[in-house]
Amino acid sequence: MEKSSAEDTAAAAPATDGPGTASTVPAPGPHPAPGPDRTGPRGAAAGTAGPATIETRGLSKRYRSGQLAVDALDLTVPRGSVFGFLGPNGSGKTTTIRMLMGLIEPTAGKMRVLGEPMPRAARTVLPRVGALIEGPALYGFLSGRDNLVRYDSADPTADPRTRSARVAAALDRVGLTSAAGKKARAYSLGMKQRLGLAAALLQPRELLVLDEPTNGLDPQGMREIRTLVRELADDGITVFLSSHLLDEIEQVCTHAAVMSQGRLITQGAVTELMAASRGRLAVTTPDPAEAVPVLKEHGVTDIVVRDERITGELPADAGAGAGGGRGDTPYDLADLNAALVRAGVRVRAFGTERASLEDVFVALTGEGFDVAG
Ligand SMILES: Nc1ncnc2c1ncn2[C@@H]1O[C@H](COP(=O)(O)OP(=O)(O)OP(=O)(O)O)[C@@H](O)[C@H]1O
Repeated sequence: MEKSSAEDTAAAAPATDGPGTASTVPAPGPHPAPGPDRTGPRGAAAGTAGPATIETRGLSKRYRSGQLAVDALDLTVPRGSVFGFLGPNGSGKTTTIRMLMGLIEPTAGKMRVLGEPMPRAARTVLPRVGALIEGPALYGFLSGRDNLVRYDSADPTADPRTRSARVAAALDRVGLTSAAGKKARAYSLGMKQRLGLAAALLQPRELLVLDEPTNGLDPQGMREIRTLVRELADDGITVFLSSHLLDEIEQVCTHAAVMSQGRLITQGAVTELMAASRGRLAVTTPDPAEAVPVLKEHGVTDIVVRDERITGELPADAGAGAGGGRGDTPYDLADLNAALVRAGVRVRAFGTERASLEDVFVALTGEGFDVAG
């Protein structure tokens, strides 16, 4: 990625920034003195009530090159959500994350993180936020444990007397206890990501910001990160993760926003986004010629016949019924099926094709989706 322009100089890379390309928990300036709230129970209870964890209004970024990377973004990340920030490469996700973390200045607009204005409140907000942006910065010649000790030592608010307990707890949290003594260079990519997460979790956090956390991981590594994200969310941490993988968003996120070319296309609960794209009707029958008029009579449109398989759009204003078998298809499919049978159509299979978030994305943007990587 070619994002290290002069505009990134505000990046306040932590003193711990090692040979990697990323920074973990980049808090500009000194941390505040530890308050009682930092040693208390982790975060707030999960739930989407109360003020949003992240809120932006008209947030925009134009790079000096003239590129408008983020265009008037109004984003609302509910507290307690696992929020997927979705969009193809170059759609402005990383730029948005960098603005939220105070790494680069917006050109216009406002943003609040944990209820506080950013970047003004960065010094009090960022210690409550764990971030993993573009992979963890690790020293390969140090063990996993010693990498964490290094991170912890660089935090002026971290009490050295409780360091080893904190490091052990973080290793345990990400399932790396038994591999803690191994050199980080011997870790798989997934283990390195988990170690990066452990570094972000050395202190109690209310928000975790993860930029493409599963990028480049094999399926097993992806599963591990997803499981971990779910566990963290169960603990009440709001997780904001960017991804260009639609599957990932469907599997792990409660809420999502879709970006395209710097603009927000849609945002909301994943179930609502999916409901916006209803499944197509799919009928398998050896009598397609007889079936098509019946389907038309029942308001099915955009009918496509391929051999014995017929698909079509169900009517938008169809009344609620019990036959659909899917909560998001309020159409009484049982009646339609019965009508086909009454008309002498032999039905082999009948149902709706499951709409995916990818269908939603394509429907919203008219774009394909880069699913490579
Ligand atoms: N430092 C920079 N200087 C100039 N243009 C940039 C810079 N960083 C990103 N861009 C451009 O801004 C646009 C948005 O990029 P951004 O990295 O935010 O997107 P993204 O959705 O995170 O994509 P990716 O998944 O590739 O990281 C792209 O056109 C990119 O080329």
